[in-house]
Amino acid sequence: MTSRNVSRFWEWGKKIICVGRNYADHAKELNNAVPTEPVLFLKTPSSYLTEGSPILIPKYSTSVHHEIELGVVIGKGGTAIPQSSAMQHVAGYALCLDMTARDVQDDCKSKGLPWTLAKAFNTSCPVSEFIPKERIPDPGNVKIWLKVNDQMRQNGCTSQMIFSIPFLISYISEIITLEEGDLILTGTPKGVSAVQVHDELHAGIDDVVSMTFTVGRL
Ligand SMILES: O=C(O)/C=C/C(=O)CC(=O)C(=O)O
Ligand SMILES: [Mg+2]
Repeated sequence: MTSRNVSRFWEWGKKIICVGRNYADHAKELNNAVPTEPVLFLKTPSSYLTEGSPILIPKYSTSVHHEIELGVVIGKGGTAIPQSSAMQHVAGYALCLDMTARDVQDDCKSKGLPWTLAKAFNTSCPVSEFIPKERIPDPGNVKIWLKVNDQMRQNGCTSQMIFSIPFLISYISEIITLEEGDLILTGTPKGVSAVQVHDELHAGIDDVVSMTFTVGRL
């Protein structure tokens, strides 16, 4: 069997598990209560997008928002992983965008429907290159930022997360077995807003990674 390299995790077709409302300032900007337990939802492997291809606004939305997030790439699978050993299951990280059709999400919320159309459309998960674990020694204190057409829109720090990465790995793996190549999106800080066709989204973690995506429409 040919061995696969987890640094190209987006080609593996594994799970994308997303955490929502994990920053109090973002929960508040959308008038949501600060959660007492993680809010989880999924994206599909066809959501993945790497630099060089555009984010495509789906036909059914007129308000797709950017959400910059730190992604955690799982290197060793497990079920019911204790918090104390959770970081041993991490291979590395990626800077990610949780592109969200906010108008559709609001409609789903008002009808009590799942968020799949809002969160899991093709190209809704742009990712940076893989960041080996050693390059981020303290993932609980990393500044993540996003500019749209050179204007800073999101500028947060993972220290603001309500639920830490070890807690999330432990919590999620109690419910969903984690596998090598899975990605966990850890939630977005405040500053989300709608993107327009031809916008340029530039995001980074200083001295670690940056990425640029343009916006198009289906
Ligand atoms: O409840 C809402 O109105 C919106 C929630 C989200 O989109 C949650 C996230 O994806 C996030 O906080 O990153
Ligand atoms: Mg999000």
